Amino acid sequence: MSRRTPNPGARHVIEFRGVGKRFPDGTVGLDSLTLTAREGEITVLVGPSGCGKTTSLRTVNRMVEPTSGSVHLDGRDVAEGDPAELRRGIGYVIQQAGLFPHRRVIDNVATVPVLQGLSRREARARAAEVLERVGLDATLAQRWPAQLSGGQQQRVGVARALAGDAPVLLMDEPFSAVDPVVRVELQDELLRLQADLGKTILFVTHDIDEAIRLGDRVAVLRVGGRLAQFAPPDELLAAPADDFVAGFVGRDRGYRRLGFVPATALRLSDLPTRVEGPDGAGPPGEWTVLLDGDRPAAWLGPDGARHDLGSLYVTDGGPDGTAASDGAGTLRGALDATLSSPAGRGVAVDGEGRYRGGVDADDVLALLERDPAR
Ligand SMILES: Nc1ncnc2c1ncn2[C@@H]1O[C@H](COP(=O)(O)OP(=O)(O)OP(=O)(O)O)[C@@H](O)[C@H]1O
Repeated sequence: MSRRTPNPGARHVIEFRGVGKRFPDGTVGLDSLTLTAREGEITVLVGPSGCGKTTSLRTVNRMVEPTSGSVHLDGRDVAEGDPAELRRGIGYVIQQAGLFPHRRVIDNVATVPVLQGLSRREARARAAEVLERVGLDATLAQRWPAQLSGGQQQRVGVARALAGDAPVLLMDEPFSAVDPVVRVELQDELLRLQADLGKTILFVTHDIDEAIRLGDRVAVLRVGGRLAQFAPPDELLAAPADDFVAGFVGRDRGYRRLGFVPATALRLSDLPTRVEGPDGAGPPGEWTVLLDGDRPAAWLGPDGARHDLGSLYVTDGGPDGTAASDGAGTLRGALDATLSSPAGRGVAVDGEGRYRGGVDADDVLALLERDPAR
C-alpha cells in the first residue's frame, strides 16, 4: 500500500491531556489518556471491546464529559463554549450510518449545511456534490435510507459528515456493519477522499487490519481505558510495546509489516510474452504472459493452456497518487505476486495496469534477507 508521507511537523488538532472517565456506577471507561491527532492524518483508536474507544471519541464532541483531564481542539479546551456549536464544526459518522429514517438521502446529507445557515436549496446542491464525491449515484438521492444497501448507507453517512465541510471527522466503527468486500471498498474510498481532502480524522475500530490499513498513527487501548501503544502502523508491527500489543496485532504481523517495506530495490525481470490474438502459434513450451494490448491477460502454460495471472505486483500508486492496491510497491505485494502465480514468477504492472515485467521469488527473498527490521 502506498501511503502518504508522514508530516512530523503537522499541527496537533485534537489533544487528549490525561483524559479520564469514571462513570457514575464506578466503571472506568478511560484512564488518563494522553495522545494527539495531527492535522491531515487519520489517527486510529483500536482495541478489544470495552477498552474505551467510543468513550474517548465522544469526549471530543462532548457527548461524554471527562471526569479528569481535558480535550483540546485547535488548542482550545472543548469544555469551553457551546456543545451544539462544537458539534456543528465536527463531522461524525457512526456504525450503521445512523441516518434519519424519515428523511430522504439528499436531506440527510443536507442536514448540517441547513444548520450552518444555508438555504434548503443551497444545502441540497451541496449535498448532491458530496454524494457524488463519495461515489453514490444521483438517482439514489431521492430514496429513503431503508431503500439502500448497507454499504450505500455507510457512504451516505460519510457524505453527511463531509457536507458540513468540517476539518475534523470522528468516525466510530463506520464500516463494521458491512460485509468484508464492501468494507474494503469503503476503506479504499476513504483513503481516496482523504488524499484529496486532508481532514483530521479520529477513527475507532476493533479491527486491527482496518487500523493498519487506514491509520497514519494507531493507538492501541487495553481494557480499563489505558493506552498500550501509540505509533505508526509499521512500527506497531515491527516493535510491539508489550505482549498485549503483540497478541493484539496478531501472529502474522511479520508478513503484514512487509506491506510497509518499500521494494524500491526490486529488479523486474523479463518474462516471455505473447500478444493475444489469432496468430495460431502453438504451445509456448515455457510459462508465457499473454498480453491484451499492453496489459497482462493470463498466463499461458507450457502446454498452451490459459491460467489465471494470480495477484499482480503493482509497482507504484494509482494515477491520482493514491494507493493503487494493497501492497503496491512493497515487499508484501511482490511476495504475494510470486506466491499466487501458477508460474512461480509474479507479473508486475504499473499503476495503470500496464505490463512492466516479472517478479522472481529469489529477488524478493534476497530483499527480505536485507530487511533491517528482521
Ligand atoms: N454510560 C455508561 N455507564 C457505565 N459504563 C459505561 C457507560 N458507557 C460505557 N461504559 C463502560 O465503559 C467502558 C468503555 O466503553 P466503550 O463503549 O468506550 O468501549 P469500546 O472500546 O468502544 O467498546 P466496543 O468496541 O465494544 O464498542 C466499558 O466497560 C463500558 O461498559
